[in-house]
Amino acid sequence: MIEEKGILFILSGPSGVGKGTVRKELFDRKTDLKYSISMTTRDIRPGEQDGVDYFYKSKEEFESLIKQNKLLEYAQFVNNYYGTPREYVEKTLDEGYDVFLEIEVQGALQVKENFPEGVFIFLFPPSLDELKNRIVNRGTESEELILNRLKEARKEIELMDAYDYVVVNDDVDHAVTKIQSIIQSEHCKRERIAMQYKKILEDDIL
Ligand SMILES: Nc1nc2c(ncn2[C@@H]2O[C@H](COP(=O)(O)OP(=O)(O)O)[C@@H](O)[C@H]2O)c(=O)[nH]1
Ligand SMILES: Nc1ncnc2c1ncn2[C@@H]1O[C@H](COP(=O)(O)OP(=O)(O)O)[C@@H](O)[C@H]1O
Repeated sequence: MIEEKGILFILSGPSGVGKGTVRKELFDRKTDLKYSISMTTRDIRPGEQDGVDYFYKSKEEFESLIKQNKLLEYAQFVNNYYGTPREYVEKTLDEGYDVFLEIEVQGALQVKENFPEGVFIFLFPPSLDELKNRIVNRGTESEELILNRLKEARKEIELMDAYDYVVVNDDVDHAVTKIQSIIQSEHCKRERIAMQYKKILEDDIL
């Protein structure tokens, strides 16, 4: 029998491009995907819940998780750690569910080293000007940080070749629909592999 493992999907892209917004809309639509809740050392924001938005950890707790190799990947972002719990991802994939990560670019590249078979989706801004507008309008960053983010974004965009798909986030609905199509098409690819395997078995019997 062919092993029915789930597929790991990774949504990444520069800060402010809309990863969080697109991910929320994707999960608001009906989906069988399992979202991997990240660990972070950043402060909890009003309206957020521990174990729903993130698992909130102290710096010491997070560093201990790193030492124990409990994270599939981690990165420092604006003076805080963010990381993906290894056990949840591996267990959920083994149970046959698809797992969805929404993480920044450095982390995505680490996942690629461990899970080259993952499906890597790069969320792309309609333009750098629009990226700047989104970061400014979000209102969470100072002028200096915004400039840093934009410099980072240029570097991150150069890493786009490591990804399987690019989705332009011009409109949230369109972007989410494209991501749903990617998910479907990856399942069709897998279906083909399963069929080929079955055919080989039949040939053997004959
Ligand atoms: N590497 C990595 N990045 C993460 C993880 N979880 C969230 N992020 C990214 O961390 C960045 C900051 O997230 P957050 O503090 O929620 O702020 P916001 O998304 O910018 O409002 C975003 O780019 C997230 O995609 C994770 O587990 N690993
Ligand atoms: N397609 C879009 N069109 C216009 N604004 C968007 C779109 N997607 C996201 N935004 C806005 O851009 C800002 C950054 O989005 P966010 O999801 O926080 O980005 P990220 O998680 O990539 O840092 C937010 O204010 C969000 O409402």
